[in-house]
Amino acid sequence: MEHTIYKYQGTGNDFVMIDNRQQIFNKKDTKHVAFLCDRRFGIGADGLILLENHDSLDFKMVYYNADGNESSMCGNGGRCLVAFAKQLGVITSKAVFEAIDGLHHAVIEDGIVKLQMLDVDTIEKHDNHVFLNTGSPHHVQFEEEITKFDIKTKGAEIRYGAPYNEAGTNVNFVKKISDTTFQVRTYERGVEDETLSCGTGVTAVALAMHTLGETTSNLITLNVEGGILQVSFDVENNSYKNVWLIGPATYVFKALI
Ligand SMILES: N[C@@H](CCC[C@H](N)C(=O)O)C(=O)O
Repeated sequence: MEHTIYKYQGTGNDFVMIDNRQQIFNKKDTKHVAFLCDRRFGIGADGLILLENHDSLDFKMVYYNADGNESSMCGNGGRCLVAFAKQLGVITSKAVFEAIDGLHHAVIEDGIVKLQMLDVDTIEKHDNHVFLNTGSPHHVQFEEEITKFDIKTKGAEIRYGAPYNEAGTNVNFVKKISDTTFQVRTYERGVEDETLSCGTGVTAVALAMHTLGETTSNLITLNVEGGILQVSFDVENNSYKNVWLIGPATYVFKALI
């Protein structure tokens, strides 16, 4: 069956978007999702997102990784979906929607989408890394030589290694630039490669850096390969609340496939 697909990107994390309010998309066809995301045989994307109706909220988000499997929360995808909902006329400037990790509030203004992320109250500090869940699981570790580091090889070793094993994790390598700015490169589970940006990843990095005392600011700038994102948050009783991921979400093209 033919679909109208829309392509969006958020700091280079790119997505195929489909308006599935009429339930036209076969959600069980993993191979078709992987084909649409394939950069040589399909459209090419880090993930595919369905916009669906919701009984009481503005819409529902269903997210698949490029490997075709439905996965946990995608922060950049959520921001792009808000821009897509605006393009479809589903929302104007504010949204409340449901994703796999719960309810999200969002605001869109001049192409910048602010997306409220999950509250985080558990952050594991290990000898050489931090692990936390910001809607998706994230391993965070420092890497001074971040520019020439082999993210794909080193990221895959951590993603498939103990304690994560097959279920895996996303892996973020971080370099401190200043008290409020960090450079991040991310290996993404389900893409099984480096992506140019990861929204739940930079959120994890911002909270990890604050927890480790690398910053005292509650507004962090994250330089990623595809641009710049910001994360703001409040800290209450060792818990991170009112966490917002902020950055551009851009329409690329529309096609019939
Ligand atoms: N690109 C995403 C993260 C998507 C989910 C991830 N690949 C996983 O399966 O855990 C983001 O922007 O957060």
